[in-house]
Amino acid sequence: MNLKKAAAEKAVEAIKDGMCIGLGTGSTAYWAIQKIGERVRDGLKIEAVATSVASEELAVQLGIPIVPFDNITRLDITIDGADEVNPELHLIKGGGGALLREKIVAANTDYFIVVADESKAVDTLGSFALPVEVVPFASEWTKRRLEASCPDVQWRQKDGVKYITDNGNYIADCRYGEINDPAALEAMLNSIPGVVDNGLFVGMADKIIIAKSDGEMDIRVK
Ligand SMILES: O=C(CO)[C@H](O)[C@H](O)COP(=O)(O)O
Repeated sequence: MNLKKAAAEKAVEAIKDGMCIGLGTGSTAYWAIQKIGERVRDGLKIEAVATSVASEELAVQLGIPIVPFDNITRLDITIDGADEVNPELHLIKGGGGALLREKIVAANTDYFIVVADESKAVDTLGSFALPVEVVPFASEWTKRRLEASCPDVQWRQKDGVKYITDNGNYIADCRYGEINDPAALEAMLNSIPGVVDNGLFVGMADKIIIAKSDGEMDIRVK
């Protein structure tokens, strides 16, 4: 069974005619976008914005109407994946590099639904390296500031060079180990000059749908 697809398709059931939708990024959000495309072809009337260039391109291919951000003030529902989810519905995101746009979109959404397979459910966040988006200017200085709180900070690489986000920034993957106070760490990281944002999403998810290999769904609501 494809658990990512199952969780994503369950979430898409919440979308109704007339809604403005935020489209997430990654291999789980991919299935949500596919299902939304199918429903649009069947007559669903929605408008959407995307959290990455890749998701926008996919949505356009599938015939999902993409509108400029400035044309709408608020999204009804955003469906996105996560790298880790904890029992308090806090998340680590950004494995796909789209954390900044994902956080902006989630923050401007009335109902933020996270979809995941069971491998993403953890008791404590932090096994997954926390992505931190850093502006290129003086980025080694910013990295040194990150190293003051984190023992293992690595620039994300792609094809042998530094990975560049859709916003033209770098990603520093920060391995903290157990993150016991996600809200404090999120605020501390975002107070470092040069850090644009980080992949901790604290108190943002309204619903998390986790598909399990026994066929059940673990549905967590705020
Ligand atoms: O935050 C993300 C992209 O920036 C993704 O939602 C996250 O990495 C999960 O990806 P996937 O669904 O492929 O496991």
